[in-house]
Amino acid sequence: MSVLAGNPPVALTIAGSDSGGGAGVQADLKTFAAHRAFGTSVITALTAQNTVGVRAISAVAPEFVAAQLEAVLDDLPVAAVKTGMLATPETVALVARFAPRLPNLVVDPVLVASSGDRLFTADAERAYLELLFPHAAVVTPNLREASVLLGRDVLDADDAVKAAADLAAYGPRCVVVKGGHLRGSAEAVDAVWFDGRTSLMTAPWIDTANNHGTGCTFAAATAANLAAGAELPVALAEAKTYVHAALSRSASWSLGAGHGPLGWGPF
Ligand SMILES: Nc1ncnc2c1ncn2[C@@H]1O[C@H](COP(=O)(O)OP(=O)(O)OP(=O)(O)O)[C@@H](O)[C@H]1O
Ligand SMILES: Cc1ncc(CO)c(N)n1
Repeated sequence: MSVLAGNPPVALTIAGSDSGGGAGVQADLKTFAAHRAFGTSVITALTAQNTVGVRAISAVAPEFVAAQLEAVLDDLPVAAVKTGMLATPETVALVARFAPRLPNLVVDPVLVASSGDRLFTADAERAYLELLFPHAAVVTPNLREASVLLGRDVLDADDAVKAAADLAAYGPRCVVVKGGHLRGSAEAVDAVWFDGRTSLMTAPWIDTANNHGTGCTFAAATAANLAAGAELPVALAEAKTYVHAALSRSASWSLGAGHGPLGWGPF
């Protein structure tokens, strides 16, 4: 690991900007800071977005994404990386080409915002499976993303467990199918595949509309924990606890007319 004595661990997010500050690069950097990691960022797209929805998207040219990656990686001792919104299959391919330089790679395959707005080129999702998943320490699709990637319904915890095992066939070391959109349960249940076994990771369900950016926060917290040297199962369990704490903290806030943000801390 490239953490030098006295220096904070360095984490990198490769993701889209959310002008509303609740998801994307903004959520990732706040999460890194709350974990005392030094956050760096490569921006793949701008979104004009708030708590209600996504109004417009402008993807960054892959050559400029590459220039940002070179600038960060040539200079800073990045110890873990999170990918969020990559916007186009060309950027997925580009990030895959950089994979040998991206340690502890957490791939959150962002395809659709919770508001329903598309954040990735339609019908190009196979780029994730074929190009990026083989390089990932962990991939973290939500139910809908798992369903799009596998081309079948992933609706409940049983489906999520099977989906995690099937997505593992594409080569990541670990798969988490996040069940944050599974309603009607007292628990927030995620299916985890690791080392050939599937298990469920649970936390008490928090009844709140302020859930914009839960997925980004979970993946960024996992990357921050890996950057600090945690083993993968511990990094995931602590990220799950952190998301629960961040959801609890903002549960009574009313920021924005839609799905408000999380309370990242400091706690
Ligand atoms: N209301 C909640 N209470 C407790 N945990 C939750 C809640 N909502 C989501 N989670 C947890 O947050 C993590 C992120 O899951 P989720 O399925 O919401 O991701 P996502 O859909 O990618 O998020 P986003 O809305 O940012 O796109 C998971 O561990 C999930 O179980
Ligand atoms: C920029 C961005 N990345 C990810 C998500 C998913 O929550 C979002 N809504 N916006």
